[in-house]
Amino acid sequence: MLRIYAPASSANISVGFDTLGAAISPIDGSLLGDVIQIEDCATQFEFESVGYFVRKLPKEPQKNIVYQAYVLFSERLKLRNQLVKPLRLTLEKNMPIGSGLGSSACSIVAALVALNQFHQDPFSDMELLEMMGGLEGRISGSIHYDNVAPCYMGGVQFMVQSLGSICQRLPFFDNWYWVLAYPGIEVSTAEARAILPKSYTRQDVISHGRYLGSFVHACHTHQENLAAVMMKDVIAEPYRQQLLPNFAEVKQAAQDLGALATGISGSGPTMFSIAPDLTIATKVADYLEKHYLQNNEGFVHICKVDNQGARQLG
Ligand SMILES: Nc1ncnc2c1ncn2[C@@H]1O[C@H](COP(=O)(O)OP(=O)(O)O)[C@@H](O)[C@H]1O
Ligand SMILES: N[C@@H](CCOP(=O)(O)O)C(=O)O
Repeated sequence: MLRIYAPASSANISVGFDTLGAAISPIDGSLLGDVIQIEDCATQFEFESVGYFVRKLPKEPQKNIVYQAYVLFSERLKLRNQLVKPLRLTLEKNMPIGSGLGSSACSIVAALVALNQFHQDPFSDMELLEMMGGLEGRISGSIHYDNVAPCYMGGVQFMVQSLGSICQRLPFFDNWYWVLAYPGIEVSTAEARAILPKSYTRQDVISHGRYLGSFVHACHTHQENLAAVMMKDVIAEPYRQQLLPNFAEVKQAAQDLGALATGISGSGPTMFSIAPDLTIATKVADYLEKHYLQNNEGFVHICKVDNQGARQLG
């Protein structure tokens, strides 16, 4: 029996729509992510979902992305003249759905990593990642790797999607604290993508290029102030902020408390704020707890980048 954990992720990081994402873990050691348990089974396939957020998932097992991951994995294995072993999958659904924390990615990544390990790793990292992106695309309407890549590989990943690599790890600032605030309401990624403009002005395209290029340069040259200043979003935030409760006001307050940068995590409604030290992170977390959460399903976590990504639990 194997238990695989896949961590939450924060996609876009303001400046890299669909091209940047970070795996995230709370500093208190708690697990913010989904777990898949895989074990031998007397029948060919059994699937069960448990955990707090299971009630928000589709009732039909076939609509669960973990079930679909199993079907895709079996088809790909068959193409290699191998058969999937009889197995039982249990999804522990700990991540809220439509949260901007890569909930679907957590399930997809944990499922495919578990299936691959259970069959002695027939697929390479990039083959698995390509399957993960395809499954994510079924949910959000278009393939984007900025949740599955960091969730699987850990760290901050940049989607190069060239020369046989889907993503490459970006050097980052390990001293930064990420304050993540999930308000407890749901925003569908597909809908948050559908409201974005079909085209952008030349000025927006130039600004986006400057921000993203400078940010990546700053990461490589260890200039954290430059990186933070460049975390600006002209692609999604101006259009999506209407989906988040009092976003502009809360963002300003976080900046006033000393946050280096604040933005929408993925497609929202989770917000992230980057703090240079634990004192500021704690102040920002307290503020967001009081002013951003909408109900008792909401939460705030002080996190750091999770450099490990998906992993086997004890
Ligand atoms: N195991 C799963 N985990 C999360 N979402 C799932 C899963 N299986 C199916 N879904 C469906 O996928 C969609 C996920 O929505 P989305 O807005 O992309 O969430 P997130 O941004 O948190 O990944 C929902 O419609 C949900 O019902
Ligand atoms: N780049 C995507 C990321 C969606 O992340 P999620 O955590 O909200 O699924 C987008 O911004 O649409």
